[in-house]
Amino acid sequence: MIEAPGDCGKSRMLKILVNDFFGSENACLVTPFIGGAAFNVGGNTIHSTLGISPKSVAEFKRMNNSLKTQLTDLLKDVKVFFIEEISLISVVLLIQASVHLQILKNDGRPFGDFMQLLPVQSPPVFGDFSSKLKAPRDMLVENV
Ligand SMILES: Nc1ncnc2c1ncn2[C@@H]1O[C@H](COP(=O)(O)OP(=O)(O)OP(=O)(O)O)[C@@H](O)[C@H]1O
Repeated sequence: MIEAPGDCGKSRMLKILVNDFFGSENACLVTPFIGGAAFNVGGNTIHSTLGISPKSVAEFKRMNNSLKTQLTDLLKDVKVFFIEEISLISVVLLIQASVHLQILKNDGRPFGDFMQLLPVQSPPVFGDFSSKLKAPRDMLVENV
């Protein structure tokens, strides 16, 4: 996670990491669904990159169309996935992104550190997975 106050150069550093360090075929830079943010970092939105729509993840898993094939192909060599403006990502979108990545990459492991071990007896920083969000968390186990 790249964490710093505004205007410190985080976006610039991300662009350098994607273009010069990992290479754009191995790294993917996405933004939340705000067009302006996508324009600023020269990335695509997380929705378009991962095919996230109001459809359920179960429906996405069943889908077998050219869009899904195209997304799978685009992500084929991607090893590093950067999300810009993480504060704008809801916990539900983070879980959707994780599940869609698992499907598109054909890899059952949850995406990113937020989906791993949770703090003991206190809520995690990005949403309370343990109580209110039990349903989205269950999606990970049941549908992938
Ligand atoms: N190494 C650098 N040298 C010169 N200018 C830089 C450098 N890094 C960033 N800048 C400039 O500083 C400004 C802020 O950079 P950037 O948008 O990357 O910051 P940020 O931390 O992502 O900001 P925010 O949190 O507000 O999105 C931009 O105008 C950028 O061009």
